[in-house]
Amino acid sequence: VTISSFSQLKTSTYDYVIVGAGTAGLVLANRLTEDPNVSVLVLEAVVSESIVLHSDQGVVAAEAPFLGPTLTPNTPYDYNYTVVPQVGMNHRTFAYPRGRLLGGSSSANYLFHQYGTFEDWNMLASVTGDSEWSWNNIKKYIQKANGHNTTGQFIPSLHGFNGVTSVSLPGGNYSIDQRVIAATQQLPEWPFNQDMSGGDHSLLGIGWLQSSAGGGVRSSSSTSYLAQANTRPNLTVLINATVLKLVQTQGSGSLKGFRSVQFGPSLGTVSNPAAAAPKTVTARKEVILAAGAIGTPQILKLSGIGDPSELGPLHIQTIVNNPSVGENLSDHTLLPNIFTVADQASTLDNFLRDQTDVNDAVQQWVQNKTGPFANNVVNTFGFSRLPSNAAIFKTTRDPAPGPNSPHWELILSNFWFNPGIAQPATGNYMTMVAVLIRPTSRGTVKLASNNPYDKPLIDPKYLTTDFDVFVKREAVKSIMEFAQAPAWKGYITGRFGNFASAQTDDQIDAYVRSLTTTIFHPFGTAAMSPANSKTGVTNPDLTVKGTVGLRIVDASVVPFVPSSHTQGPVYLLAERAADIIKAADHLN
Ligand SMILES: Cc1cc2nc3c(=O)[nH]c(=O)nc-3n(C[C@H](O)[C@H](O)[C@H](O)COP(=O)(O)OP(=O)(O)OC[C@H]3O[C@@H](n4cnc5c(N)ncnc54)[C@H](O)[C@@H]3O)c2cc1C
Repeated sequence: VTISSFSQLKTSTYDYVIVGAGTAGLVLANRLTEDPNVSVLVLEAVVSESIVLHSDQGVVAAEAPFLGPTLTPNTPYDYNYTVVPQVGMNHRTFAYPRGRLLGGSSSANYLFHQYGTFEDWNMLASVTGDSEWSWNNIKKYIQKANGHNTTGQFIPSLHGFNGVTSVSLPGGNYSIDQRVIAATQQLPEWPFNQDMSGGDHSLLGIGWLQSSAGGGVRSSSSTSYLAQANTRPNLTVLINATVLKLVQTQGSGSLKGFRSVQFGPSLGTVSNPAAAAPKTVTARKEVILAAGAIGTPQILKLSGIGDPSELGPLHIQTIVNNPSVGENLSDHTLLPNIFTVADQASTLDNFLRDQTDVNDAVQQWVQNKTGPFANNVVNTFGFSRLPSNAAIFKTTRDPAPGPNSPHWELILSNFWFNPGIAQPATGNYMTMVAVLIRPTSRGTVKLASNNPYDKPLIDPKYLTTDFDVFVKREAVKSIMEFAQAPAWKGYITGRFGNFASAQTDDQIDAYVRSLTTTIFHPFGTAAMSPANSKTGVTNPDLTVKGTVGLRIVDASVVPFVPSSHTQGPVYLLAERAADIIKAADHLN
């Protein structure tokens, strides 16, 4: 059951207490309560129950795939974080969205669905020393996690059909689609790729997008994993519960126990949440942090698990001295390269400018889940590698996990697609987004104060390595060449804004630094490392180093951002984590 008030809790002790009803948290909530004898409480900060289940009271923008990008930034469905001024980006600061709905970021994301590459998972196995993280072991979880309800341009043997969340191919055509596919026949460096899910299949080349949607409706961890488990008597999801910190409990030898959790009301629900008397619940077996790559290190630090040189000045007593907490933030960045296109081109720009058209499309979607808003914002995208003789490899070792994994991504949009920057009043556009997939820059999440309600200081340190700037520059050049393919003749009329004047390497770099922003994939802030390693935050079984009764299961534990969009990897990670936790429980 999902409840919104502490007073509705029947007890303060559960087998497991999960912090965060997000992407990973709800996978665990579902899997752990498959055993009717196991009780689970999920504490979640969000204040509204909408979209627990598909319902007419739901948030249309969270359910209609096309409207996903309108959910953030700076809305009630976003944590409304910003990054600190970025040294590699002309000291700019900008929005850093995180989903603030049940289902977490799976309810607020852009629905691109992939699994990373087999080389990502094999690298995870190698850096953690746990072969069970290798792709050969992980790929079976696709069958548990995902179900396809569309046939078409993909390879069925690579997918699941009876899993929990829906994945589907484009449900509508965009006017550029056939030109994009034609370009794959004209440019040897951009071959057509028959299945863009990753895993066993190479991501390189261009193909059709697969989205976490079914029947024109978003599939998130709340509409799938929670909806399936919400009526189980052994599962309680308490919303309006902002976790303030973990409380130390009895330990074991040198390991500190953290089986209690303190929480308070969420921001916006009472006038001064920090003044409310905190509540405490306790786990008989484990507390599992699933608050995401920003929330998890924040809670660890507030609980005294971190670097004493950061915690001391904030008057937080260090209980577990671990300087790795909140370090190693690894994220993808997005650069929207905008082209002007022929006046008669049927881009979506005029449609999106016309409020009557937009309202009609909303009505059509509300009535029967069809029409323009039932589809995702793009249909085609691709991935590419630097050539093996690229100059940067003289000074930087290739950070990709293997020769089948990309360095950058190309997303092809049939309109002005520039998250956070309003569309101009006139003109037809096409956007070729360049995403840096294998960054070597690493950032930090730090506390601004010891007040749990204060936003953390997020510093991804974007574009602070030569490699990252090099890849972005080569991506921009490659996109300019892509736009020269015969397929675009008579369609593309020019480059827009600063993109138009970027010619020399220095000009391209300046353009890149002036416009690049996040594509919302923070990872690695509570990274796994081998059990005997002095650095890192969790062991390969996701237990927190130096503690008992505490695990982390979310995007923060993977030490590098995967080579694809990231929700798929989080689902697979959480599925395996559920098996690890069940097996550990069995041994006790
Ligand atoms: C705008 C946006 C677009 C994206 N687009 C895509 C995409 O198209 N494809 C893709 O694959 N990935 C996309 N991603 C990334 C992907 O959604 C995430 O990598 C993934 O969902 C992260 O899962 P998680 O479980 O680690 O965290 P989350 O799903 O964010 O879950 C964290 C949960 O913890 C809760 N929480 C945090 N702090 C507290 C606290 N103190 N107390 C209680 N609860 C707390 C949050 O409310 C949330 O429910 C996007 C993300 C965003 C934000």
